[in-house]
Amino acid sequence: MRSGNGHSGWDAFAVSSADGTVIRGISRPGSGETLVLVHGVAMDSRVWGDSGFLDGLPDAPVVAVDLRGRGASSHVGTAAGHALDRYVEDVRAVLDRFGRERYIVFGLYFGGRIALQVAGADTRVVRAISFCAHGEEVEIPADAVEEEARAVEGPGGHTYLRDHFTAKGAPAWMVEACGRVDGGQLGAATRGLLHGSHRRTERGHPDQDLVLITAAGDADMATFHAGEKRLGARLWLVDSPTRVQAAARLAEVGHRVAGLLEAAPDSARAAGTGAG
Ligand SMILES: COC(=O)C[C@@H](NC(=O)[C@@H](NC(=O)[C@@H](/N=C1/NCC(=O)N2CC[C@@H](C)[C@H]2C(=O)N[C@@H](CCSC)C(=O)N[C@H]1C(C)(C)C)C(C)(C)C)[C@@H](C)c1ccccc1)c1nccs1
Repeated sequence: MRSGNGHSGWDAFAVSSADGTVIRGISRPGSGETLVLVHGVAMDSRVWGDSGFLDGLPDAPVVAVDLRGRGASSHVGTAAGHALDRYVEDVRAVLDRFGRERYIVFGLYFGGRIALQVAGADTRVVRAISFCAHGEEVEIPADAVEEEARAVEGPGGHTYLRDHFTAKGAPAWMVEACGRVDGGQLGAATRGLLHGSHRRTERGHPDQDLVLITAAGDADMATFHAGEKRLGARLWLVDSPTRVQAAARLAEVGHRVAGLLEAAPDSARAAGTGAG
């Protein structure tokens, strides 16, 4: 995804979110509907190339966002500044910047929850795909999250995350991504999960295609089935014992998403072929 001057065929962009935070990322032209990619908490926009997800989507126009506090985007020091509604504003500012009428938003882990929330708020999102995060209400234990925030923001924060994800069988690209996130931003983003991330997501438009993806062995499969029913979402399973280990299946998921785009009705495709 990056070579030579840092981007091979990719352009950097910067937009101001609703609260003035500068959101950056990279985009590449293509044909068909524009795919907007939203990473998880301890990640940045590099994960899409590193994970092999993009290998299956050589022709699609892609916009890969760095959420606030991650990648090249501006840092925000407060937990309130990392509320779910702020992330939704970040992504919608990016949708405004590229000016398409229709978008597909694909999110990874907490980024998937953000993708579902954006779909609920913005009818330009014709398809939202959430990798390993459902849209149901969750009980977020403030004490456990505060403890995790302390662990990730401290001097040993990167080691804590790397050791924990490695122990859970996460692939190298996901373990490495943790080391690229500023510790203070990891802490703020973790505490930010207490600002509205517990709420369930709602369908934004009857014609939206909502897709939930999780591991075939996910212990919490019932909640994903609940999402299928409540949201009228489709459920894709990847052959993995857990959500964390499912990260190793992203290349395969990229190919499957490509199939979804090819299957798009011609009218949709025609509507989607923007300048790229
Ligand atoms: C079962 O959990 C897993 O399957 C791992 C999986 N998590 C999740 O799917 C979701 N989360 C959780 O289920 C839980 N939430 C946590 N804390 C919030 C949280 O997620 N993080 C804070 C730090 C940040 C790195 C991120 C995280 O990754 N921490 C992991 C631990 C791995 S390293 C330390 C992590 O789950 N911890 C838990 C503790 C309670 C143990 C602290 C609750 C409380 C929401 C149920 C996550 C997508 C989400 C969903 C909805 C709202 C908020 C967040 C992964 N996500 C990314 C990669 S794998």
